[in-house]
Amino acid sequence: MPELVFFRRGEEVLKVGLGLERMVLGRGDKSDVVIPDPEVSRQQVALTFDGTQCTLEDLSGKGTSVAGTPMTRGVLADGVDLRLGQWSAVFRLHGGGQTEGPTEIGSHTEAQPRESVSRWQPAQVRVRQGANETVHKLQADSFTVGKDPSCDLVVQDPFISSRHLKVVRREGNFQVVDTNSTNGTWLGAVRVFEVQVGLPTTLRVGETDLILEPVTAVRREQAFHGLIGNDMAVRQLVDLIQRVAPSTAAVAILGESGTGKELVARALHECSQRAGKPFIPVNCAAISKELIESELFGHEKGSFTGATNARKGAFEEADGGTLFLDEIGELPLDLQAKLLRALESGEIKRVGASRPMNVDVRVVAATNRDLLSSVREGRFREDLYYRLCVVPLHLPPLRSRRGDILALAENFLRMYTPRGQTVRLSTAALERLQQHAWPGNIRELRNVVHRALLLRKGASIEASDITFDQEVNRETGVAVPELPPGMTLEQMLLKLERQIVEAALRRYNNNRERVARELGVARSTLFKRLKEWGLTRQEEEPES
Ligand SMILES: Nc1ncnc2c1ncn2[C@@H]1O[C@H](COP(=O)(O)OP(=O)(O)OP(=O)(O)O)[C@@H](O)[C@H]1O
Repeated sequence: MPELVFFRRGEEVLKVGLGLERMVLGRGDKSDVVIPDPEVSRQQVALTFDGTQCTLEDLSGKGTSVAGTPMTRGVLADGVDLRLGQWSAVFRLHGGGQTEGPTEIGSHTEAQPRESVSRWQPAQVRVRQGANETVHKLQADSFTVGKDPSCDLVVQDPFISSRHLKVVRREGNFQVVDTNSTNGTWLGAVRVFEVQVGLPTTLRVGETDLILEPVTAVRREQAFHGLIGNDMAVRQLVDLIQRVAPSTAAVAILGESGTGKELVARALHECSQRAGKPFIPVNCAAISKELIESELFGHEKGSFTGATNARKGAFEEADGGTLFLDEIGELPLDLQAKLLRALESGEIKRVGASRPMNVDVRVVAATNRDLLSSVREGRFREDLYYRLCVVPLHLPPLRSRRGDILALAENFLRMYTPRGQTVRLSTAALERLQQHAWPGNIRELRNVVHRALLLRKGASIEASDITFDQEVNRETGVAVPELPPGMTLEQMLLKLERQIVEAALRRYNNNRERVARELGVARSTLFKRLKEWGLTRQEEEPES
């Protein structure tokens, strides 16, 4: 069955099976797949699979970008890229979708329960988002799932509705009822509205897998809340998480990008009394300075241009639970003062509000920067540093825990291998993985394994199937980019030179003298280059 696989920032986030019915993708909530993006039309595109080929029909009137070119109507080639606003999707003619069950989308889909379980068999839901997993034991005979904090299982996912679905234990099976969700509840490639399932069953909602399974299910790998690793540093980390999670101590997670900081923050949340309450991640580096205060504390209607409605901030959303502030070192100084006040008083104030409100939130901060040197440079408040970093958790980079590479790679292999297939890593491929410097850490390993899986020709991944995000020169530790097709070495060197200079200009706030000094070039050479690139300021131009 064909499928459309959505990627965001290179990561696979959503897989949609294309059945024999016409499927409409668009921003509007009448679409079969809703894409939350203002650049996408309400009804952007329709895809129809006739059993052999899939035809695209643009509904936006502007064409839909296929392989970089706008298409109005045509047959989709296997592996072609579609661009939908900021989302990209790959069309696969032979997806790894489900082979059992009906392929059409219906208003009431009956899937045969695989196996009845005794009414009292304890069950659990494993919530999988990418490589992150959390487990929730079922305490009652029914539970609701959605984004809204009032749901029994709160799942943060942009494609999930406030109240998305309900699961009721019924005569040894489970009845899954989609509660009018926008993007649907999926059983393999089938959109289900009301269905009886046995255990284990995987439901797909938005970017999330909900795996209903007996509590006795043996985990395939000995992972602590999804954290795989047997290295001494990882074992100590797990021990520390278990000890500090139930306390109220402020925990800061320190480690390079891609080492698993968010996974550790989730594990802390799950091991604390706050499990079952919201876990809200906020990446301070990804939000513009203007919006970050409202993102964190919310705003009142009309408090600034564009604030057409009042909105809750992350603190309010995390009430009772945990707020994970990633890249805390990027928080502007004025916001650092407000954050400190919130931590000390337990009170926050929406932008434009006259009164503060109380919230009960555990803040877990993370950074890949050396925060203490930011404190010394005056870019991070010392009092906030000591407030947040009572217990620092250090995450080791992957290059210093090479013994875990095999277990991690096999975990990602299992995760991405299409159902029903077995793929293994050849010895030569594993050796190649062992020798790499892993500047992107575990996230890079995950991407490398995923890519190798798509590139392999047989049932085994060979060394030649492995391509790294960036090849790193061992002597200099610098990432070596590949020459893009059609570009000469000279053009590439010029491009890199310009990128290095521009980055230095940004870093040193356009101070030309400092840039020339740091880069070890004469000021006249720097000026000549800037002039060639049209980057000189007006006052630097010679008078004519
Ligand atoms: N020990 C681990 N076991 C299994 N998977 C892991 C482990 N550590 C990280 N991962 C996976 O690697 C990916 C990157 O992890 P995560 O997003 O938590 O890193 P991060 O340190 O928060 O990165 P950044 O600083 O860029 O936000 C995720 O898919 C995560 O699930």
